This record gives sequence, structure tokens and C-alpha cells, in this order.
Amino acid sequence: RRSWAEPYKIKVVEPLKITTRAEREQAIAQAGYNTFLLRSEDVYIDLLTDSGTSAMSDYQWAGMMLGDEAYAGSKNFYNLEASIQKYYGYRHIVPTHQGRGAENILSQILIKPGDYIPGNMYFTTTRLHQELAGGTFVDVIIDEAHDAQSLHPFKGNVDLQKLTDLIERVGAERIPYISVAGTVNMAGGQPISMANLRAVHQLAQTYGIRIILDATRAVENAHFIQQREEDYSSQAIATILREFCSYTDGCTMSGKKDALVNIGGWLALNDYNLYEEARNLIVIYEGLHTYGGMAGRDMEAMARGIEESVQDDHIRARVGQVEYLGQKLLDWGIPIVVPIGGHAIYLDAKRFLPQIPQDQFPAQRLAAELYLEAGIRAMERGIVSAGRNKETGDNYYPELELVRLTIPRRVYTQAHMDLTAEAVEEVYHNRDRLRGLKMIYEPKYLRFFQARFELQ
Ligand SMILES: Cc1ncc(COP(=O)(O)O)c(/C=N/[C@@H](Cc2ccccc2)C(=O)O)c1O
Repeated sequence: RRSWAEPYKIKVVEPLKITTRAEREQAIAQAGYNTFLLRSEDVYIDLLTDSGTSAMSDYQWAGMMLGDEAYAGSKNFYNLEASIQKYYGYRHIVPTHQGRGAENILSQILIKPGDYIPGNMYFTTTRLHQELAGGTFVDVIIDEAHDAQSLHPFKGNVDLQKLTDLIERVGAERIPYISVAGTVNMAGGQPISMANLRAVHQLAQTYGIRIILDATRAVENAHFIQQREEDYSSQAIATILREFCSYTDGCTMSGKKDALVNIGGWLALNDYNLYEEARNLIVIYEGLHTYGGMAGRDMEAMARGIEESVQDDHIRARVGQVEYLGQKLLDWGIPIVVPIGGHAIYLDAKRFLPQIPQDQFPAQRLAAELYLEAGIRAMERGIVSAGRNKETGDNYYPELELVRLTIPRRVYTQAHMDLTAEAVEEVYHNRDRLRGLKMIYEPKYLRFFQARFELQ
């Protein structure tokens, strides 16, 4: 079997600074043991997020020079609209500055106080916008998704019984839409199968309930459908993506992931009346309905990024790099979430640091230690990210206590992956000496972004 190599070559590079351990000890202490509060210049390999951190192509950079910065009616908007309609298949497009812009508008037009929004596992910003609009998120994902060691090939699947039970319990009129994410970030970048989405669509239709897709990483989801569902093994990614979206009534999108841009997003809706409401809110929160918080150049870069993102060799290489890192760690016995996800490797901090109880933030501690070891920045995806129950104020105690090593698209080489694996292995080798943290500052919303900690 011939070795695998990236389907691109590198033309522009950004030199990286390599820090000393002493410098990193000072930096992480000043950052309150929160990797979000580190300065980028103090980070060597930045695996915090795949959001907005991908490398653009020459084709996208050329598009930046074609920015039509007219306030209204920019030609780049119409290029973006056409690209989304072509590749995602939705009828009406409302541009937003990023995913949260779309989540804010969607929640305001569809959710009323007392509503319930079922979804395949929570996502932090999505759930918060649902709650701010007076809704309650209800997790209807299959149980296997909460088990880091389950090898279920589609952990993002909806449990149709859980969904039916909720609808029967609260009534379809209290459910403005079903929120489906493909892939599921908090489960480890886990896909939902086409068969399951089709079944959810059929169930939703019998009750007249809409489905809104979080399409942020839907191209990666299409890759797993192509690899793991036999009916799709010979279909192109672009074809799979179109069918996937056709089972939903609209989508929110953070273009900062699959669509290969540093800023951008959209809300897509097939229903004209909903679109009209969303379009009207855009002029309050995002700017005009033909730019939605983006410059013309950003819209052009995203129109072109969408086209590139659905190319089979691009997405195979992208997910292939994640699999390369994950397989190395599995071979060395490092506890990670399986199956390996689409955009990141998730270290299982519960198995990695069993000596640290969850309320002393094991994943937060592990992310800090990986930075100390090698200047590699990862993200906590455990009890800190799970936040507090909005009614009781108590901490959620999620099954999954994870550290996410998130791989930006077209940025790092295999050598960076090798070094990352070696650093993780080194931390694993010395894991017994690690102790917990205590939270000394807790923000009200999405605390993981700005919380500060001290060593126990
Ligand atoms: C499945 C899914 N849906 C919507 C959004 C919002 O999109 P946007 O507003 O960022 O454009 C995101 C953003 N995910 C980023 C950034 C992030 C966001 C919250 C907490 C930690 C990190 C990440 O996973 O790193 C997402 O993953």
C-alpha cells in the first residue's frame, strides 16, 4: 500500500517560536491554567481548535482581492449564496459573521419560552442560545455516544425511542425543531449515519416537526458515511452532502471549520416565511442581509472554500491526518475516544488521570500539562465545558471528561503529528504525579473560555 501524502504543497509559512519549559510554566500560570488564556505567540503547536485556524488556498486568497465592499448587494454575497445552494442544497441563505450569529437568529425566530429542543448531544454555544430564548435542550443521542470506549461507527446517531418519548411527553407543538449535528463535537467528532438521519426525518415528518442541521462539520460527516455505509462507498462526497442536507429544513453553519475560512457563517432555511423573519433580524444583529457581518472578501473566500471542502482528496487527507495521529496514540496504549473522529483526537482524561476526581478538573489539568510538556495547546472538553444546570445551578457531571487535540486544516505536517504523539506519550508516562485544580474565577456564561484555576 503506497504511503499517503497531502494533495497540496506549501507556498507561505509562519515561523513558530519554540519556548523553554520555564517560559511555559510562567505563561500557563499567568493564564490561570486555562489554555484559552494563553497568548498565541507562546504556543508552539496550536491544537486548541479547528475553528478559523485552517490555511486558505491560493484560489481563496485570490478571491480576497476580488472583495466587492459595496454596503448592499455585494457580488461576493451572490457567489456565496450560489455556492451554498449548489453544495448544501438549501433555498434561502442568511449570511452571519460565524456560527453563533446563526444560532442567535435561529433561536430567536423558532424558540419560545417553555419549548424543548431535542438534539444529538449538546454543544456549548448551541445550547446556550436555545436556553437564552427560553428553551430547554434535551439530549436524544444514542447511549454509546457517552461511552469513550464504544466502537459504534455512528455515535452521532439519534435514539429514535428517546426522541419519540420526548414528543409524546411534551407534545409536538412544544418542539420548534430537532437540532441535529453532523459530526457531534462533544462526543469526539462522531458522525450520524445517513440511514439514521433519514429515519429521524421520517419520524419528524409524521409529527410535522422541523429538523435544523448544525452543518459545521457536515463534510467530515459525509466522509464517514462514504467510508462506513456500504450504500455510499462509491458516491462522491459532494453527492453525499447534498442528500444529507436534503433530510433537513435548514442549517446553521460555522464556515470557520469545513469551509476553510478564518471568519464566516450562515443560516440556511427552505421555508420562505422563516427566511423573511431571519433576514429581518440580520439587520439588527449582523449588518445587512447581503453581508451578515462579513467583508465582501470574506464572503468570496468562503464561497471558494466551500467548493474546495467537498473535494474527495481534500477531505480524505484532512480526516486522514487525524486518523494518523489517533492510530499512533492507540498503538501506544494512550486512552482516547474511539472511533477516531473527524476533526480531533480526544484524550480520555478519566482513564488518563484516574487519581483526579472530576470536580478537580482532570481534563483541564491534562490540557495544561500538555502545554507545559511541549508547548502544544489543546482544549478542555469535560466538566468545565459542561457548565451548570440553568435551573439548579449545579455542575453537570458529563460521562465524557476529554482533552481535545484539534487539527486545523492544511496547517501542520506529519512531523508535527509525530511530535504531538511523543509529547502525549511523555505526559502519559509521568501521569501519576499530576494533581487536580481548583477554579478560582468562574464567568457566568460559557465559563470554559475565561475561567481561571490554581493547582490544588
Ligand atoms: C458544532 C459547532 N456548532 C457551532 C459552533 C459555533 O460556531 P462559531 O460561533 O464558533 O463560528 C461551533 C464552534 N466550535 C469551535 C469554537 C468553540 C465554540 C464554543 C466552545 C469552544 C470552542 C470549536 O469547536 O472549537 C461548533 O463546533
